[in-house]
Amino acid sequence: MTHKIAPSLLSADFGNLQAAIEMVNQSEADWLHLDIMDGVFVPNISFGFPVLKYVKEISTKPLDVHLMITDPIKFIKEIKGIGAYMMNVHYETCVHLHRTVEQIRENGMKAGVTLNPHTPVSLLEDIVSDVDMVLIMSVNPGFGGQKFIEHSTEKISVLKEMILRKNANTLIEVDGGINLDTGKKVLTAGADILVAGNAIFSTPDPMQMIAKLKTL
Ligand SMILES: O=C(CO)[C@H](O)[C@H](O)COP(=O)(O)O
Repeated sequence: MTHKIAPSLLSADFGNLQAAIEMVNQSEADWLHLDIMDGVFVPNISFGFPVLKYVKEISTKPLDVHLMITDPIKFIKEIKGIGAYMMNVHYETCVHLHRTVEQIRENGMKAGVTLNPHTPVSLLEDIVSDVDMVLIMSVNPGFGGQKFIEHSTEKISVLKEMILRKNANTLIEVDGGINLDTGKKVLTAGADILVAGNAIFSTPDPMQMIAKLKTL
């Protein structure tokens, strides 16, 4: 399988979201990544359901929604309502992770579990086969434009080994500080999907950067 690219809208010009979404539509990107923050689980607030609804109306790409919020189980219906393809919840926010994953899938979405940089992959032993994707955060969540945490590549290798050992189909997504250099490293370690914000939206030619990331 060739890897997928998911541009993160967090780094786009919020004054012209339509242009950013249309650029992604026309690009070789596979998914559009959307970061929802609550100012509690992470020290920032991004955007909420009215914006997500607008994004869905314009985007032709599957929506990969990353919930950096406490109690994400409360919002499964709303995330389904905006037509999300993938709903990612944080391991650190779910007391009943298995129940949350089941409910996401029962609502017709793919289920992703996200790990903060300090959370070990070994904690996923009893859930990895039941989720569609694991999202490895390679920065502390909350802000775009941060430096890639090098230890993340080791985590990806350990996770890949676990997935293969269990004969599971779980995908590995990586988010935070991804550019042409770090993207190559994480793909070599076993990643399937690269999320990139700054590397795409802060270059003069974002579409060309998506194409370059796609051919890594
Ligand atoms: O989840 C996120 C922040 O919490 C973003 O998706 C991530 O930071 C992408 O931005 P960049 O590629 O600039 O690091």
